[in-house]
Amino acid sequence: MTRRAGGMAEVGASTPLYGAGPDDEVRDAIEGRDASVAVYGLGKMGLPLAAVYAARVGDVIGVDVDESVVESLNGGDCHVDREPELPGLTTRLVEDGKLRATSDARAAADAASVHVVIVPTPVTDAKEPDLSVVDAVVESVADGLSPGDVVFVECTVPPGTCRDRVVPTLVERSGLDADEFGVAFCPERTSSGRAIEDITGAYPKVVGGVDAESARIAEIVYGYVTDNEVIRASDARTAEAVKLFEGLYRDVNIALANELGTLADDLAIDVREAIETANTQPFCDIHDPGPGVGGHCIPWYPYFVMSRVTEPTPLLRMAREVNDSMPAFTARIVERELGERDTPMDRARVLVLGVTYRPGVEESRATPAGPLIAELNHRGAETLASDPLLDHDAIASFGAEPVDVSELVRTDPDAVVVVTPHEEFDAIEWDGFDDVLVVDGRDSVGDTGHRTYTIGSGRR
Ligand SMILES: NC(=O)c1ccc[n+]([C@@H]2O[C@H](COP(=O)([O-])OP(=O)(O)OC[C@H]3O[C@@H](n4cnc5c(N)ncnc54)[C@H](O)[C@@H]3O)[C@@H](O)[C@H]2O)c1
Ligand SMILES: CC(=O)N[C@@H]1[C@@H](OP(=O)(O)OP(=O)(O)OC[C@H]2O[C@@H](n3ccc(=O)[nH]c3=O)[C@H](O)[C@@H]2O)O[C@H](CO)[C@@H](O)[C@@H]1O
Repeated sequence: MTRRAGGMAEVGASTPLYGAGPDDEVRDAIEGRDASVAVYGLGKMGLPLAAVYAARVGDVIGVDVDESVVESLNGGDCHVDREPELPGLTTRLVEDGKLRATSDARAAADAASVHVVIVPTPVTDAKEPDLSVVDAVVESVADGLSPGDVVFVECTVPPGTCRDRVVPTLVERSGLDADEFGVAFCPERTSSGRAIEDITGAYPKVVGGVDAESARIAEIVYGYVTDNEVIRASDARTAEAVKLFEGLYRDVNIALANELGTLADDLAIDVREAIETANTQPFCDIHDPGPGVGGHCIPWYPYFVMSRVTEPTPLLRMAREVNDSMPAFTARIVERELGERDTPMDRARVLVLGVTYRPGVEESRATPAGPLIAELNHRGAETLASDPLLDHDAIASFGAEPVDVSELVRTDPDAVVVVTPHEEFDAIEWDGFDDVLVVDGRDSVGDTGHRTYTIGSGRR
């Protein structure tokens, strides 16, 4: 079988895998670097994934719509920060000709026989999964799809997406029959800050095929690309649910921690201590209370399930309500604690530390800092914010006056609220503040010498 003419690589360059023969022949094709891989989406997850594939398979074409990402990668640079190993690995792979980037998805699809999709899957304002980017990529893949190709979807999608959305699009647009190519869901079980470690095998890789042959090929490919075991789920829909269930467990668990955390004053205990102690036996693993749950994973995944089922999901909904209530709870604590010091909110300057959703990650989608700042402003405070990973415009877009980390003490706030404890905040000289209230959302600041209220622990 030959590639469609006009592909990036010469015709016939990439070996088809789906239906290509016994396991050892498929493995030989992968190990022999005869199968080109296209990775669509070169972001926080896609670039590390493309690098791991390139290091193992030897021929990866990264695709991104952001020309600056494409230029950066082709220049051997790494645009994703704070990922150990990634900058050096990226430079070496580009220099060795194993990894290159393009914004031409069609050309990449023509050249590759393995297509890995890892683009954003956000939720709309109406809390519906937005699969428009996945659709666009799948259409490009279809335009370059050849018999024997395989498509691995790694970005999180609602259950049923691969079988009921991806396959029909590929069939209709490519003109191929569904039994001429493979589709599998192979979820990205990776966290920013440890992506290479996670991708190469911190946990088992899960794969689920729309048919047995798709699952077989996925199992062989990921058995070669990762160092850990590969778990073959019954089908793609099950694998899609596995990824979501991981996130739903985390959202519900954090909601329990948050609800317990709001009881610290009522119970007159340090709830964080009680949780830590309760967790000393193996049947308890309560997570940490905080000012809210952010990012483009955990707060969004519940809607991928709720939007696809008819049965009521009261626990998922309630967990979202509890977690989304924490910014307002935190603002109430600020108002109450300042009120005890005769500082009304309409005369208060409140400094928020950390706007991204978690430390060290330049991602502010669904960050709890947003609604917290809105609540503080609504209660009349003059709100300032600082985040070493965001520029002033990004911080100002949340409704707070941006402050550089080096200028914190000079803002002379009445209260400081820690939402996201970036490591840069460890250097804060708290004795430079004049009698400030500290509200510590993440139990991160230790003894500042100032009156401190820790979410989940109460007053210190
Ligand atoms: N970030 C995480 O912690 C994490 C963890 C596990 C799974 N995931 C999943 O991976 C997906 C991607 O996450 P991420 O953190 O890499 O996102 P990201 O926003 O960091 O990167 C997305 C990249 O895709 C590119 N892109 C957008 N549209 C495109 C298109 N049509 N074709 C090609 N590229 C396109 C963007 O330019 C960007 O570079 C998420 O939606 C999520 O489902 C993320
Ligand atoms: C592969 C994948 O998808 N990986 C995801 C990724 O998730 P993520 O990058 O979105 O980060 P999370 O750590 O889940 O945090 C989300 C928000 O919840 C807040 N939070 C967290 C814990 C807690 O006890 N209390 C909290 O309040 C935190 O501040 C932040 O705002 O890594 C997690 C492992 O780290 C995985 O489990 C998760 O599947």
